[in-house]
Amino acid sequence: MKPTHKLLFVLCPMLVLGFIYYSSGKLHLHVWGQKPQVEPEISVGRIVGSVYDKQGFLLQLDTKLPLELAYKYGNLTEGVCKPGYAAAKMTTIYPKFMKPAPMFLDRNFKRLAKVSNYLPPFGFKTQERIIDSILTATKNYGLGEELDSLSCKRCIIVGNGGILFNKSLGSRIDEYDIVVRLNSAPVSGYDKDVGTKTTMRITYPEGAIQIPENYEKDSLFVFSAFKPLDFKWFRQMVFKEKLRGTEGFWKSVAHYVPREPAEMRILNPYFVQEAAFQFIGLPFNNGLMGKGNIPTLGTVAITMALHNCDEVAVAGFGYDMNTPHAPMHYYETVKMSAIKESWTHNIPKEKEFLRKLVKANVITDLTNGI
Ligand SMILES: CC(=O)N[C@H]1[C@H]([C@H](O)[C@H](O)CO)O[C@](OP(=O)(O)OC[C@H]2O[C@@H](n3ccc(N)nc3=O)[C@H](O)[C@@H]2O)(C(=O)O)C[C@@H]1O
Ligand SMILES: CC(=O)N[C@@H]1[C@@H](O)[C@H](O[C@@H]2O[C@H](CO)[C@H](O)[C@H](O)[C@H]2O)[C@@H](CO)O[C@H]1O
Repeated sequence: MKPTHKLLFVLCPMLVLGFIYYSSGKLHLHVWGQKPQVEPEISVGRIVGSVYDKQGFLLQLDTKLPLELAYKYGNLTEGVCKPGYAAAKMTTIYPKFMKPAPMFLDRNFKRLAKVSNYLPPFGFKTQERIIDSILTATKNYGLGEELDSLSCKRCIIVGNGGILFNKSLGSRIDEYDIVVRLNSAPVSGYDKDVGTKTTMRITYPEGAIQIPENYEKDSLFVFSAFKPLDFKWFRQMVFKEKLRGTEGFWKSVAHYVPREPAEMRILNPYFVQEAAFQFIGLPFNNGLMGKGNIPTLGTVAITMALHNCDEVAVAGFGYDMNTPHAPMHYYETVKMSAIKESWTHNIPKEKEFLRKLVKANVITDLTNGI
């Protein structure tokens, strides 16, 4: 072969590959139906960066399904659970989304690289031994056989917002496979509005129900840790030990949790980390809990559901600063304005994130408060 032929032989495939690479970038933008926008101050990447915001979410959100998802889900009957739907929609608006992240810590928790180097609430560093001993007692690390084996899971996160009151959504909430409740939100006496089913209740020492009789039967007690002391408290609850000293808590805490160890779980702290730093964009503060860098528990629960449920709905969400005198919760008279005192949360920024999920139909908001 002549040297010029050799050169052509090498150059041609390179040109073809170059062309494919270039046009696939173009094609990608067309498939999502986006017109590239020039937003230099919020651009993050080189080619596609200009259509994403600082957090990495698509700037132009709409409810339309991209072509390949329309093909996958378009023919399913209305109301049938769509496998992988929430994660697929999330990926279209937030391409960095990586689905695998277990709900709860299990015996292999030390292999969870993203959380092993952060202190609570963003990880479990320094708490490995106590977690090991707790997990030895709980022995169960999933939702239970029946729910774990479902091929498609529809989840609802019931927030504690006053907006739930008198909406008669109880029976709709009960239709979900997994009903997540938070802190000490009551069920009994409020069934008409909030339903009767509780798959799990996620909470921390100061948020947990304090009257043992108020715990519903057949639900998982899911512990979310915010500080090292919380792990000590949880170990005492799991082992049914007498609570020694309540110093260090910011409010009175439960002394007894009427659940068997097999019904207790530790929430993967990755959801606090991801919600705070990736999704909402709260201050990193060297990876430590600080002013305004804690997502509310409801947003942590939604983050967990995006990774572990096929469809995600919410109800009872919304801090509305325009109605400061409206009740903050569906079960008590504390006013909405009380949330302004919070130094841990950034409600406006968190709302911005939740709005993106609702706008793009990643989650369905039954009470339209987001
Ligand atoms: C004074 C205070 O710290 N209040 C916090 C209380 C308090 O700790 C517990 O009730 C226990 O006493 O807990 C919080 O949350 P709380 O227990 O009120 O509510 C659970 C979740 O529902 C969503 N929510 C609630 C009310 C409302 N009007 N709109 C909403 O969207 C939120 O996502 C919320 O997380 C918490 O842990 O996040 C958030 C609150 O900021
Ligand atoms: C280190 C510590 O205990 N800090 C407390 C915060 O956790 C607590 O915030 C509260 O922290 C909770 C977790 O422990 C929840 O995130 C809750 O939404 C949030 O309001 C505030 C309440 O005013 O008091 C501080 O002393």
